[in-house]
Amino acid sequence: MPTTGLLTLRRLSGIITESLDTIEQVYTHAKMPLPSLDAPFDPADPAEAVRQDPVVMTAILNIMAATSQMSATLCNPVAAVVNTSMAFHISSCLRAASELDVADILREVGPEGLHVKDIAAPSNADPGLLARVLRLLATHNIFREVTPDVFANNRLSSVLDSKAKPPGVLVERRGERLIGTSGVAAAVEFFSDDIFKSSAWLTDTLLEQKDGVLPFNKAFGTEEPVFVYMQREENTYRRLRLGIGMQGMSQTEAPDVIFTGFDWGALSAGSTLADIGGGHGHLAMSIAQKHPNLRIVIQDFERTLDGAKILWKNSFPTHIESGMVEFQAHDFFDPQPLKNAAVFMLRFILHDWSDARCVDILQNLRDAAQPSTQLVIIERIIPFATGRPRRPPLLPNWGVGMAAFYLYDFDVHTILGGVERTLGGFNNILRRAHWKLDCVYHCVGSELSHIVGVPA
Ligand SMILES: C[S@@+](CC[C@H](N)C(=O)[O-])C[C@H]1O[C@@H](n2cnc3c(N)ncnc32)[C@H](O)[C@@H]1O
Repeated sequence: MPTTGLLTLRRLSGIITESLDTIEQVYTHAKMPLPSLDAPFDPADPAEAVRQDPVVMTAILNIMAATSQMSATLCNPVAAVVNTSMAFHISSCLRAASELDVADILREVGPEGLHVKDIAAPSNADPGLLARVLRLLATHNIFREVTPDVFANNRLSSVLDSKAKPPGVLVERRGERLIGTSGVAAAVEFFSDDIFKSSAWLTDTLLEQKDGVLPFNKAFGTEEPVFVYMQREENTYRRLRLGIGMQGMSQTEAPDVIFTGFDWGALSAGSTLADIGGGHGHLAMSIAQKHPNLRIVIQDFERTLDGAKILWKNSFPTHIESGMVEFQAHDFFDPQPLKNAAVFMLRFILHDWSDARCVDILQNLRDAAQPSTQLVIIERIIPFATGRPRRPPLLPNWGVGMAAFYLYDFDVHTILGGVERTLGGFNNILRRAHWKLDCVYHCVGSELSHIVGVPA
């Protein structure tokens, strides 16, 4: 007679087998092989699109949740918790590998790999230490140690490859190394540098609460809010990295996911889409490339807009030449100057701020809105970790399968005092700023939802 613990493990094992069967059926039907962990990731490979099939995505979530629950049940609990307390070394090593451009260097050599002495040479890094960095990462399936001290890219490590410039250029002109890249390395370096350093102070600020003092302020020895600090001349590289990193975060999702929610095509020709706190305006650019008759206004701080101008000049110059995009320096806590917007779009803005500050932002937009203006908020809607599991005995929120929701919650807390919200949380701030929640699109293939508001 199996014990309850074993019964649970058997049920988890059943979920894994059933989910694998589902994945196999979908790939077989599509006549595509499942991409290998040993080969570099190629977003253009049609087999990658199969992973976006909702049936496959659910099966993957089931497997991620079930395998981590199995490990947690079976492993030495003391070792598991102690190891987790050292997980920050993975972030440190990831940043080191990214900043030393290891994935770019390994691109050319293919599956044979390269000895760590040659990987370390362009940056003059200590090969012995770099081997230990890469070995820790390889142990977590990022890079592959082919033979002792010889490393190759694999599916996970290859996403750090800028694919933009040869490695020599990356080392010699560090200030420019992220320009023109997919932004994934920029995102990884922002998280494992700015956010990681801030996060180390979480407990200190919990134990000794002071108004306006966030983990970020302790870590960087400044009283300024992060976005003010980022505008300083000496923080040009950090600011550029954040802007490019925001673009990189889009790579965690299917390329066309922005078109699976709000219907941008329903806006009439010549309508103005205002990207509020738009950063480099990469998302507005994707929308305008598909709907070039839309007029785009990107609002952000002047210095952040410098990065936007580089991106648009390089990637979509015709919209600049035709005067269909405007880069407007504007602080969203000031009255909104744009009175004719069809849409105010806010992506990754409200989660940066407290409820009171969000109400100020939304009220400024409401004061400038026409009766027909729509508000499109693009963010994660955070699920509670309780409730009835969709697949018992899995955790109700799919555990590690949904980890990003709870990780980003701490990103925004540690540097900004922000918070990821439930749908009720969004409804509350909208109501207080005299907007009415009109509808919500949960985009297929995306963790982000489009929350649409109209003037109340
Ligand atoms: C998390 S980023 C999101 C950028 C962009 N919406 C995206 O999704 O990639 C937040 C943006 O808000 C901008 N921002 C912060 N405070 C602002 C303010 N008071 N007025 C205008 N923009 C601001 C930052 O410069 C940054 O570009």
